[in-house]
Amino acid sequence: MTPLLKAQQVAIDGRLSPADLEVDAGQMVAVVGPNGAGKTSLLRALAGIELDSGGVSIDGEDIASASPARRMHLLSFLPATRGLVWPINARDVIGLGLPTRDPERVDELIELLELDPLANRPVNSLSTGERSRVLLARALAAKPQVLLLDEPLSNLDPYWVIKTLQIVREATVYGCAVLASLHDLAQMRAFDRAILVNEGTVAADRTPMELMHSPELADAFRIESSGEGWRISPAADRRSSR
Ligand SMILES: Nc1ncnc2c1ncn2[C@@H]1O[C@H](COP(=O)(O)OP(=O)(O)OP(=O)(O)O)[C@@H](O)[C@H]1O
Repeated sequence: MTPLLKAQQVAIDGRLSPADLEVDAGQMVAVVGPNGAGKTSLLRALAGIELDSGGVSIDGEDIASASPARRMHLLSFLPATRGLVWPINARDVIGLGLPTRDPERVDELIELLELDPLANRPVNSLSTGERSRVLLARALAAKPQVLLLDEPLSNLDPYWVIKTLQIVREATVYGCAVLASLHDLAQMRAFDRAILVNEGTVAADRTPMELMHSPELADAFRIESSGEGWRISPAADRRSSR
């Protein structure tokens, strides 16, 4: 099977060491790692937002040479920051994810994300979780082949965590590939594959269950499993801050 997303030696100077990555159509990949490890940097490099070297192709198409409209169909990037300062209504923000005006598609997304009561409110008046749903709707709008989601589940209540995972899984049914950074390691279970980023490198690439129980994960996070949960690894206390 030819991978849908192919990244070769993507790097950001001083933050992300050259990384190769291949993701198949229909695959959901979790990206985990400690604070400052390079998860956002990796996603931004894959989106071509910041890329000092290397290249990314989607379905054989180099994203660097795609027009802005074409890029919207190839990929979308959901930023981790939900700080929308524009006094623009939610409906119009969702429309920004489309290369051409398409009110019917915007209505579909408003229904999917249950945004009807919020659609005509300025986004800078919405709660953080509400803004997350508006931004997810914008990211989904053009039905991109690759979704790069930076902390899509942060700020969401349990209903919206489950619902967001369902919506993203449904996107894979039409062949979309998904990479999503997470902080809650338990959420990895909803994914097909999990990548550990540590100190600017891809340190492991496994099934979620394998990664969950790997020494690389425990070492990167300086934690160890304890019954049903996690505790700080005794070795971490002896290490100076890295
Ligand atoms: N614009 C920037 N300029 C310089 N260094 C940056 C910039 N953005 C991030 N960094 C640094 O790059 C490293 C990786 O940051 P990145 O945001 O990719 O980590 P992350 O894994 O997403 O972290 P978190 O879990 O805290 O969101 C960090 O050391 C960070 O301080």
